[in-house]
Amino acid sequence: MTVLARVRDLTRRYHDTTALDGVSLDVPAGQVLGLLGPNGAGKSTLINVMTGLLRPSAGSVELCGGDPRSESTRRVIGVTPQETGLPETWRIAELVDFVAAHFPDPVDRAELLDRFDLTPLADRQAGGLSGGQQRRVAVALAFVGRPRLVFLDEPTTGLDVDARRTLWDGIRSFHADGGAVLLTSHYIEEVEALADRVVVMDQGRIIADGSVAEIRGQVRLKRVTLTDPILPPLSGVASIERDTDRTHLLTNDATALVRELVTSGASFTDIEIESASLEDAFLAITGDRRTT
Ligand SMILES: Nc1ncnc2c1ncn2[C@@H]1O[C@H](COP(=O)(O)OP(=O)(O)OP(=O)(O)O)[C@@H](O)[C@H]1O
Repeated sequence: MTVLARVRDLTRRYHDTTALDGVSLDVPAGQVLGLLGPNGAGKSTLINVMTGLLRPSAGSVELCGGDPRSESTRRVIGVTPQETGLPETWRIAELVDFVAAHFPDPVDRAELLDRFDLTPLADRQAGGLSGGQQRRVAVALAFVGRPRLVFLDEPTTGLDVDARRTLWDGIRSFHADGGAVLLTSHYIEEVEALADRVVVMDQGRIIADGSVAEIRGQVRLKRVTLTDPILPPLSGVASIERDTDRTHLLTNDATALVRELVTSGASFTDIEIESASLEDAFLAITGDRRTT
């Protein structure tokens, strides 16, 4: 297995805040790794240190066998930080050509624009595009240099559903060609849709690392959904959520919960039992730590 990014015992402090606290992580070639965690967990700091934008307080980062700050390393990675500013008067085609000029074997401009559904915007000035359109351009630019590894910090924040799906398709086609991606997201369904592996961070540390299925399995939550329930007090319910006409009970033991519902004479219709989503699992993992 070729390791593209090797992070060892990484610590980063801002004055008295420890944003990263001894993080170690390998990103192999060809993997899409989704980084999840609540606000302030350290995700952006990790990306910024890994891509050489910030210096670590302690620990080390190796990208494609080199220093993230060296020019030769920067040619084989692509980065879209959380905040990007495009030069307002530049046309999108000019921007792509400008970025392409920094790489030895860039993607053909028409191919890149097509892959990210940006062809209709090619002659538009960046400053005249909507926030979502600018975001799509900023993400597409990370792929211009045929990188081996791309870092995307919340790539689809602010995008509507169609634009998000178009971006996902672009990321998937890069992955299908063997590219590796490390992405952060607040959209759990984005990580479920794209990632081979999920790393969950909280308070500057990695608290879970596995496949989507493994992260779900780590908490073994089941979601029991009922219509119109009148519920007595129940043991073994981790949380209760209500939407317009359904009530969702999260539990580690669905069999015991259903038995309890039936024997207690609770009133309900239309019961459904399913595995918890990654979001449920993620909340359970971070929540558990907070209460210990
Ligand atoms: N420039 C800075 N100066 C001081 N503290 C900072 C700075 N940047 C980040 N922090 C702190 O470091 C911690 C980690 O922040 P970071 O932005 O890496 O988290 P995050 O997981 O990316 O959050 P979000 O999901 O909100 O983007 C937070 O406590 C944050 O307040």
